Amino acid sequence: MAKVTILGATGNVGTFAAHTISEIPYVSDMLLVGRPGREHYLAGCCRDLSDSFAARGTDVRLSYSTDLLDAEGSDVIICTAGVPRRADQNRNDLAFENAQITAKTAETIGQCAPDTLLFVVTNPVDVMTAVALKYSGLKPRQVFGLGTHLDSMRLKSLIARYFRVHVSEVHTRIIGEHGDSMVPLWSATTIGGIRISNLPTFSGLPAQEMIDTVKTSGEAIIRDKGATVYGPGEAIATLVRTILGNENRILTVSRYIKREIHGIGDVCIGVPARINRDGVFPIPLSLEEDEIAGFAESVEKIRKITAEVMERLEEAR
Ligand SMILES: NC(=O)c1ccc[n+]([C@@H]2O[C@H](COP(=O)([O-])OP(=O)(O)OC[C@H]3O[C@@H](n4cnc5c(N)ncnc54)[C@H](O)[C@@H]3O)[C@@H](O)[C@H]2O)c1
Ligand SMILES: O=C(O)C[C@H](O)C(=O)O
Repeated sequence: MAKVTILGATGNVGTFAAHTISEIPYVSDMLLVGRPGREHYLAGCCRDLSDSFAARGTDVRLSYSTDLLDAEGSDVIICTAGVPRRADQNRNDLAFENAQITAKTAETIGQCAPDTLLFVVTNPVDVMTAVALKYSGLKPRQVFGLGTHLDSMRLKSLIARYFRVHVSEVHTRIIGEHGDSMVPLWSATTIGGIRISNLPTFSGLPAQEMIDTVKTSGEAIIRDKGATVYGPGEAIATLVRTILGNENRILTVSRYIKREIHGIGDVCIGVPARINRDGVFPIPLSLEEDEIAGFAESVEKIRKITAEVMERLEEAR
């Protein structure tokens, strides 16, 4: 059985993630961590969630704290702490502000929970994963971000609708930045195990329109309802279930890569990875020419932003 800790637990994503994670059968303890001053809100969240556990028949020990040191002994720590963007902002606009929060948090986690897996959700997620890796001092297999998993799910849903098939029949991936330079892997997209390009209706597929929709999904949802919650919350639970169930599923998450993909790397970015109780392990891949070029561009973009953020963090210390 496992202890899961959620940071930023008073926020939109943190609160809903607590609900989705509580459904995972391997979770015995859940700790909600918020900022000092938010004790009443945290207590209210715990009571409300406990009611839902009773109604559902879930047996999870739930507690809250404003002291991150209580995360000691966690198997997985999920970091949703930080500012979200407004609809008129790019995720990268949040980089330095959230890096300061993530660096401080990661340092404490490295000291109090050296064996944990640290799961970063805070945006820009690829850059925050690099910050968390550096400042926690944890091993690369222990630190990962939500990356392009949610983007891959968004594309999967659009493809299922276009081909009028059940969403579970579609396998697809987006790699690279969780942002404008993301790269869809049409070469790795199948329906019912059949490569998508071998299907008769493939020629009419509005591929560019679909990827543009995925790129602007977060922004559109934020404009309409203020925050993306259900998509990220379920995506977070999928990853936690994969870890705690030692499932060895291949999901597309942000992870430090050296040069596993066509020699491109030295950055934290969305890549397919095998995920189990020991952490996250990137899968070496063979891509098509245009996919390699797109990925290389995305890596360069994230490497530059990451380097700038790291430099500013060091200056600010
Ligand atoms: N990677 C993804 O796919 C994805 C999806 C959704 C949201 N996000 C990101 O997750 C983060 C949280 O989003 P949200 O909608 O829940 O935001 P929110 O404003 O509802 O919640 C933010 C949480 O962070 C905490 N927080 C803010 N500043 C802090 C600080 N200085 N120190 C400690 N804690 C602090 C708040 O108290 C709150 O609990 C944002 O950065 C958002 O962009 C990422
Ligand atoms: O778009 C955002 O800012 C939130 C998140 O990254 C998302 O894609 O839902």
